[in-house]
Amino acid sequence: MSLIEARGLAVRLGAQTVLSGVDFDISPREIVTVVGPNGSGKSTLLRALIGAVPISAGRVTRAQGLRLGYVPQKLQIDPTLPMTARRFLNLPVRATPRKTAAALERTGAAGLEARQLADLSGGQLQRVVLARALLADPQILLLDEPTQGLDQLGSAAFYRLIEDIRTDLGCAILMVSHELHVVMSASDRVICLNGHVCCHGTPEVVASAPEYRALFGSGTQGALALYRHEHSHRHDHDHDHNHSHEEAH
Ligand SMILES: Nc1ncnc2c1ncn2[C@@H]1O[C@H](COP(=O)(O)OP(=O)(O)OP(=O)(O)O)[C@@H](O)[C@H]1O
Repeated sequence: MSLIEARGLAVRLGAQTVLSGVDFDISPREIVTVVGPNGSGKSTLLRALIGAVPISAGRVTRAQGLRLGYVPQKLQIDPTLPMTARRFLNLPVRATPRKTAAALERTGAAGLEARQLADLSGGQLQRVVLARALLADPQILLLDEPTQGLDQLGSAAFYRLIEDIRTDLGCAILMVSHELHVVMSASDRVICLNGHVCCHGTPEVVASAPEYRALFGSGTQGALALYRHEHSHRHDHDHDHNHSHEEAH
C-alpha cells in the first residue's frame, strides 16, 4: 500500500506546464530521491504531492489520515519579525514543551528554544525546521534540498541524521537532492525529473551496470555519470518519449 500515489499528474503554473504525465509511488519506510536540473519541477512535485499546489490533470492519492512532515527548500524568515524557535515549533499546532524539547533533541538542536530563528546558523535552522516536521509524528518526511547552504560536513551530518530518523521512526523519506553521492548511497529509488519522469530505478542497479562501471567507476563520479546519462536524451516534454529503465547504457 503506497503512502502517496500519483497518476498522470500535471501541474500548470501561470502559462507554463511545469509537470505532466508524472506517475509516482512511495511505500512505507522507502527513501526516494528526486533529481533533475534546475527548474525541472522537483519542488513543484513535492508540493503537488502534499496538496500545496493545484493539479491540472491526473490524480494524487494520499493514504487516509496520512501524517506528513514537510521541510521546504527555503524558509522565508522576515528578519523584522522576531520569532523564537519555540514559537516556530508551536505553529500551527501547539506542542507541549516536553514534545518540542524531545524533537529538538532528536535533531541535534537541543536547547535552542529561546533563540531567534534569524540568529541561527544554517545547520541549526535546518535542524529546527526538521524538528517541527517531526512533531507531526510523520509517516512520511518530505525534504526539499534540505542541505542547501550547508558545507560538506554539515550536509553529511544532516543526511546521517535523516537516515537515523528513518530507522527510529520508520517513516518514509522523499527528498530532492543535488548531492549525487548522497543519492547513490542513501536512496532506495531515484526519480529523474525534467517536467516528466525521465527515468527511475534503484541506484544500485544503475551503479553496478558493467558499462557504467567501465566508463566511470563508482562513487561520486559514477553518480554524475548516472545523472548525465539520464539527461542525454532530448527533453521536449513529449510524453511519448518518456521512458523508465534501470540500467546505464
Ligand atoms: N508560483 C509560480 N508561478 C509560475 N511559475 C512557477 C511558480 N513556481 C515555480 N514556477 C516555475 O516552475 C518551474 C519549476 O519550478 P520548481 O521550483 O518546481 O523547479 P525545481 O526543479 O525545484 O528547481 P530548482 O532545482 O532550481 O529548485 C520553473 O520554471 C519555475 O520558474
